[in-house]
Formats: sequence, structure tokens, C-alpha cells
Amino acid sequence: MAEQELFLPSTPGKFKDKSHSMHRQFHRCFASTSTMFLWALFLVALTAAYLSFQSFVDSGSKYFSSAWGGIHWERQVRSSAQIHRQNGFSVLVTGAAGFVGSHVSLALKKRGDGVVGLDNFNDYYDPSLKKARKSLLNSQNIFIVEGDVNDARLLAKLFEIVPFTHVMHLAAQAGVRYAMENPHSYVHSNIAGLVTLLEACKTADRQPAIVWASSSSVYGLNEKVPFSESDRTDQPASLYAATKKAGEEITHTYNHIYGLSITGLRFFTVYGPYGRPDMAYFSFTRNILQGKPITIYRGKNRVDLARDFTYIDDIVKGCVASLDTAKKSTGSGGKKRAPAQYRIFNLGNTSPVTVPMMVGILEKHLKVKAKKHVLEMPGNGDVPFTHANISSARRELGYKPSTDLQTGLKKFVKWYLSYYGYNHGKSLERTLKFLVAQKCRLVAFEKKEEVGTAATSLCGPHMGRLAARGF
Ligand SMILES: O=C(O)[C@H]1O[C@H](OP(=O)(O)OP(=O)(O)OC[C@H]2O[C@@H](n3ccc(=O)[nH]c3=O)[C@H](O)[C@@H]2O)[C@H](O)[C@@H](O)[C@H]1O
Repeated sequence: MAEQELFLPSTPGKFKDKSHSMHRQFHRCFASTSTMFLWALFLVALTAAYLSFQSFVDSGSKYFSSAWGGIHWERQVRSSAQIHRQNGFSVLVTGAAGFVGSHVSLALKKRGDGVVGLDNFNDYYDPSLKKARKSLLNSQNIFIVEGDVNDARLLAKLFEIVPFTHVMHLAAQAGVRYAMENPHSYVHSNIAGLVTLLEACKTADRQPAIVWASSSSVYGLNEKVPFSESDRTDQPASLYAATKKAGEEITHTYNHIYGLSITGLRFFTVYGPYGRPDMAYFSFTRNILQGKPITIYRGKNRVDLARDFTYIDDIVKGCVASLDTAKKSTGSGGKKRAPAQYRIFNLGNTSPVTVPMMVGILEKHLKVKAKKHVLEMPGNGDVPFTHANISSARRELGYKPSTDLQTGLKKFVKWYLSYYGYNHGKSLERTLKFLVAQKCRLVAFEKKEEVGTAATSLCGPHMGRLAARGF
């Protein structure tokens, strides 16, 4: 109201005492200006408070939202990186809570190398399996840093704490068909993440040698069998394959410009205990046990699809041999001193098996028939077959796969049943019933003499003998 009076033109004749009125007007004006000034001051203070709160939140997020940093954390990293053998390595394993990463980490630690894991524990598949692998690694004194390969600050910190001799880069967005659902996750992990990691490695004062996971999928539509490293890889059939192929080109650049020693490993459909639930052998096992149908893709002209399935222990040997034979990087602090080693190897099994045959092996080990639903292969990035020529890896790494699919799947099924039981994914009630039944069987087994005596007194000696034998 006061402001309205002040700014509206005054009506002539309305004011009897002009000087008094002017005084009042001045007074009002002053009062109003000071109110405005106070308001402005208040707003400035509010803005400043908001800005400083924002910067607090921003800087705070470095410490609160990320799971790394601090003296205790650094101590864990250092301790995990400690080498316990002569001429041993200190290895940064990215994707350490993943399938291949966890197995390789355990193998390295077992022989006395220092291992620091890095994993972002994303939910591409059930993170509880990743946590279980983490617990396994922790029990062997391997520390897994929770973080992303795209976090340059974290990588710089890790290299500041530990002068890694090697990096085993296994963190990636895997899966051929999922690339159609979430293409950006492939670019994020397999391209951006790879470049961030290479930048950290190239800048390190003692550059590490790098061994990383490429893929058999880079052969794409190549029809020449078996696939050799020198075959064409310029016809990827999926975005996943394209990002792995891009990774091969990118690593070549870093080798050429900065003197990083690089070895790329083209894995062929790796399977085994603690494997990836998104892969066919794993999801088929789950469905078969649950009595659910499985979809088997078939190629053109009703030709079965085939894969050069490779057992995890063989892959681990190939990875470790790659680290052992890797030459040192030649640069330091971002400067190349001399040409460095650049290698690419197929790590396969050299004996492709069709998908229906793989299902047959699972049925045998699970002792359950699958409900099969055969479907023409959709245009989803799949390739009809893979078959590795491994002569190069055999010659230079001493790589010699020794587990056939029968044996490997038997080990996988054994692990699967011990890990999930028969009732994986079923209702809590059914799981409890299953556990109670198991417990009863155990009790009956342990107490069979007592059960036998009770059965004798109740039903006579024949029933007693049967009961004492454990039914
Ligand atoms: O070597 C690799 O570089 C890749 O290997 C693996 O890819 P793939 O060989 O495609 O394995 P996987 O999905 O187990 O399908 C196996 C077969 O089952 C068929 N398949 C699959 C699913 C289904 O429901 N039905 C079906 O018939 C399917 O058509 C295929 O013929 C990794 O996942 C990948 O991350 C990468 O590492």
C-alpha cells in the first residue's frame, strides 16, 4: 500500500500541507528504501548460503557418495597390492567382481602376486552374485575397490598409492544381445572406460603392461574357419562386437603413441562356476531346473548355432600366461621412449559344439529334460558359429585348453546346485520346504541307529533294518 502511494502520481489538492506531506513522503520513501535494502540483503545472504551449501554438497559428494578414499581405504589398497613371491607382480584387476576377473584375481593371489580389484558392481545381472565373488576374494585378502573405470580421479589415486606393474582390464559391458536394449552402456564401459583407463596408465610414472579382454565377436560375419587373428574383423554383427573392435584400435593407438605394452585377448564364450547368469548355458540351467521352457535359436536353413565354448580354468591360464610374457611398457609420464609390444590372441577351445548339444549335456548332468522351444535366430547381433585357431596363443603363451564341454559343464552344474540348490528363484515357501526336507534327510542319516531301534519296536525287525539303512 505504502509503495503504491509512493509511486502513483499524487492527486492535486489532496494534500493541505505541502512541506509536511513532502516530509512524510521522504520518510516513507526512506523507510521503504531501507526495507528494500534489507530485503535485497536478505536475498543476497540467501543466495550465498545456497551457493555455499551447493559447493558443500558437491565437495561432500566426493567423500560421501563414493566408496573410496581415506587412510583406512589406502591401507587396504596397499596391503592387497603386496607381493609375496620373488619377481612377483602388483596387478590392478578391473572387473574383479566379474566372472573372469574374480577367477584371475584368485589365481594371481594364490601364486603370490599383489592384486587390487576394481569393480562398479552394476546391476546388469544379479549383483548378489558379484557380492558373493567379492566375499570369496576378500577371504583371500584381495581388496576390491568399489568404483568405475571412468573415474579418472580414482584411477590416478590408485596409481599414486601403488606402482602397478600390470593392469588386467576385464571390466566391460558384456553380452551380445543386450546391446540392442542399452547401447550407451557399451560405449560408456567399453570405449569411454577403456580410454580413461589407458590415460591413467600412460600417465603413470612407471607405465604398467596391460592385458585386456577383447572378444571372439570381433570376427563378426567372417566365414573363414577356424578364426585366426589375421582374419578380417571389419564386419561386426553387434554393437558389443563393434565396441570390442574399437577397443583393439584404441589400444593400438596408445601403444603406438605412448609406448604402452598391450595384449588383447579374444575370449570365446567363456563358461564355468560363478559364471554370468545372462549367458545361455547359465540361464538354460536355471530354466530347466524350474521346469520353464528354453528358447534355442537356429540359423538359416535350420542349421544349428555353434560356439567354441571355453572353460574358465583354461581362460585363466591364458590370462596369467599373457601377464607373464608381457614385456614392459617403454614410456613414462606420458612420453614414449621406444616401440612397445602389441599382441592379440584368440583364447578358445578349438572344438565348437552346437547349442542343442550343449543343452543335451546340461540335461544329462541335471537329470532333467528341457522344455525346448526352437526359434529362427532373430537379427539380434548373434553370429552362427565361432571357432578359434589358437596356434598363436599356443606358440607364444603355451596356451593349451584341456577341459571339454562335458567336463566343464559337469563342474558348472555341481557348482550351480551347491550355490543355488535345486530351487533357485522359487518361492520362499518352497525353498523352506526344500531346506526342511534336506535337514530331515540329514537328521535321519545321522540318527539312523536310533531311527532303526524306534522302527523295530514300532513295526518289527524288517522295518527297523530298512530304517537303519537310511530308508
Ligand atoms: O565369445 C564372446 O566374445 C562372447 O561370448 C558370449 O556370447 P555368446 O557366444 O553369444 O554366448 P551366449 O549368450 O551364452 O549364447 C551362446 C549361444 O546360445 C544361443 N542362445 C542364447 C540365448 C538363448 O536364449 N538361446 C540361444 O539359443 C546364442 O544364439 C549363441 O549361439 C558372451 O555372452 C559375450 O559377452 C562374449 O564374451
